[in-house]
Amino acid sequence: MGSYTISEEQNGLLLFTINRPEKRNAVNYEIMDGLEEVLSVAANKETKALVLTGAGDRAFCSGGDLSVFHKLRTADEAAVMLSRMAEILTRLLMLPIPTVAILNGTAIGGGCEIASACDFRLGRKGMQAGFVQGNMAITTGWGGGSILFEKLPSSIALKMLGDARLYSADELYELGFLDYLYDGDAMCQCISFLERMLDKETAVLSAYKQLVTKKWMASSLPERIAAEARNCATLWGEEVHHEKVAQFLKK
Ligand SMILES: CC[C@H](C(=O)O)C(=O)SCCNC(=O)CCNC(=O)[C@H](O)C(C)(C)COP(=O)(O)OP(=O)(O)OC[C@H]1O[C@@H](n2cnc3c(N)ncnc32)[C@H](O)[C@@H]1OP(=O)(O)O
Repeated sequence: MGSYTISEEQNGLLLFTINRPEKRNAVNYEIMDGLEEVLSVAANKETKALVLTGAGDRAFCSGGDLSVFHKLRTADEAAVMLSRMAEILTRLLMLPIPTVAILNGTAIGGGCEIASACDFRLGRKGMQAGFVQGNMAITTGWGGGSILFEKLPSSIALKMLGDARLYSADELYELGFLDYLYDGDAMCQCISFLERMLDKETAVLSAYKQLVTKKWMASSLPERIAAEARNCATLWGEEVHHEKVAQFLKK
């Protein structure tokens, strides 16, 4: 089995699963390939909604794969990876169909950024999530900060990003980051959450989604996401960031 799976589910749902539970579903280049693939499939087939989740019950996604990306030493080297993922999250954000992140477990750093790019976030009771990039002396670098400021009140978004701490599922729901808390069968709960939307014509859902994507385009959100990646790359190249990553890898 590869690092990800793509499956067509009932009700016209397309399901992308990060399948690296042994690495807490950390994102590597293969996962980026998979996300690019599923976004192309979702844009071209009769897909009613795209759902992202992680394999196993420990993590949705633990962000960038530090054992791979710590090899990126300079700002220029980091910018290539960060910009590619920022482009992927921009495509995910702008997809003209509903998108859902099923947070089956912990979401850390870039994992929270991926979840932010989805229209809805369903959190398993007991999960935790945190934009911990600040603890690694960098910012979000895949667009998650710019997107969070679009989706949450700026005071809440800035507190979550600046505190760089883990939040409980209940806290995340109270803050408005999670749209629904579930336990039991994740896909069953996801279909129940989407049920009334899924019986609408695709054209209706697409038209509603375009009301918000046009707003984001008008406010140059894609360009702001690209600038976020470039700014993160500058911080990435600093020695303090490399020391923080080395500490994690040594543990
Ligand atoms: C722009 C995005 C940005 C970037 O790309 O740099 C980021 O995403 S920065 C944030 C990067 N992510 C992290 O800092 C998370 C690091 N991981 C953890 O904090 C924990 O692993 C946690 C909370 C996700 C899960 O903790 P738990 O105790 O359940 O598991 P372990 O820590 O024992 O980890 C199990 C196993 O997975 C490996 N692992 C976990 N996360 C990553 C990761 N992000 N990259 C690479 N590998 C990861 C960990 O090393 C263990 O491997 P093992 O071979 O068993 O030692």
